[in-house]
Amino acid sequence: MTPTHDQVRRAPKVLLHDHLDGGLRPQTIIELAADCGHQLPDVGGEPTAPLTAESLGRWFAEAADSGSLVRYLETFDHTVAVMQTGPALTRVARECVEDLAADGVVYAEIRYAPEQHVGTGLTLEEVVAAVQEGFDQGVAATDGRIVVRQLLTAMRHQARSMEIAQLAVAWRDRGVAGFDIAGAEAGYPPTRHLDAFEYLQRENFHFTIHAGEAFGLPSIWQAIQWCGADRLGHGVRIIDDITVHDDGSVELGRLAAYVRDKRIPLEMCPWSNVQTGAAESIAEHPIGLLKKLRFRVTVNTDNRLMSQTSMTHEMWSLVEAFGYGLRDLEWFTVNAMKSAFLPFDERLALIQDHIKPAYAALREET
Ligand SMILES: O=c1[nH]cnc2c1ncn2[C@H]1C[C@H](O)[C@@H](CO)O1
Ligand SMILES: [Zn+2]
Repeated sequence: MTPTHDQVRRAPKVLLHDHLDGGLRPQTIIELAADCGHQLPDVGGEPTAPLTAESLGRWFAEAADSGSLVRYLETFDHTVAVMQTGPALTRVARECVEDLAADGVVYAEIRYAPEQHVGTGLTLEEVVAAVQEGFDQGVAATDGRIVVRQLLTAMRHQARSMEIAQLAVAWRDRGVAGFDIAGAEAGYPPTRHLDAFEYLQRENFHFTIHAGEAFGLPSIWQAIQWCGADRLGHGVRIIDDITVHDDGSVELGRLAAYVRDKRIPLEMCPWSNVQTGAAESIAEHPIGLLKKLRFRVTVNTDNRLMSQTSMTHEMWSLVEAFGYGLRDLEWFTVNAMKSAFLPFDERLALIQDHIKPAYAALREET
């Protein structure tokens, strides 16, 4: 049975891949830009027309809708610019939690790059503390309906990954659950940050790597086999190692087989991939085949502002494109919860006590 849009919204959802600086409310950007004197982009229209949350939101979506990861990433200049003080970071983090809880998200790992928020003198420590303060406020405001953890990202074209990895480990018992690298993929392979990944492995810490989004199999191979990534950010290009024959039979190459055999989670972000050109459309997105082949697929938002999306919108788009039912959405959700950087007993409790009973109750409605 096809769920209704309202059921998808009420269904518990788990989000592993969402950027803090890609999810601001447009109105908040306008207010924070006024506070810090940041010049927002010319969004077009009448020269004298005031900038509105709606026109700014549209500008982000259109500018990001470029077919190129590099151009997509340029839009972050305007969000990062208004996130340079403790109060601004706390506000953005609090609103992020409120928005996710309202969307039915019960567990979220939110990532951002601390090194991008030290432009007006904050220390890396102060950045992480300000974000954690916002997350704590957001969780309290939603009566604990959501559990949230930070992932600290290092920018792959910069050279601060070891420092950020050490920062993440220092905060491991205070709200930081993992580490990541992000930014333009072509020209910046994961092995550029091998020392940071080796350090994290020695610390028994968790990390994911953006790989196989704008660049193909060599990036995925390095992320897993050289760097030891626990999960893949996107990983959508693993499809290049899968052959579908005319008779419908499917052949996995050695890397694709390894990813599936080892149950390596794929943090798929369908709408983001359509915007950056990694997929033609939702209906043609490799998630359909990868799910059929039982890869460990999860569904994510990446950047809610740039893609004008939410977990409900991503899930609903998959329902429309592939005819998924509540059991499929539950499968994605349990996959994500199993893949979270949270201790095993806490993951299990969320699955058994929360996610499964809620999906069973939703199925009863139909
Ligand atoms: O999808 C993405 N691929 C690579 N890098 C990304 C993506 N979305 C956001 N980023 C970058 C831009 C942000 O400023 C940074 C930290 O969140 O991560
Ligand atoms: Zn991302």
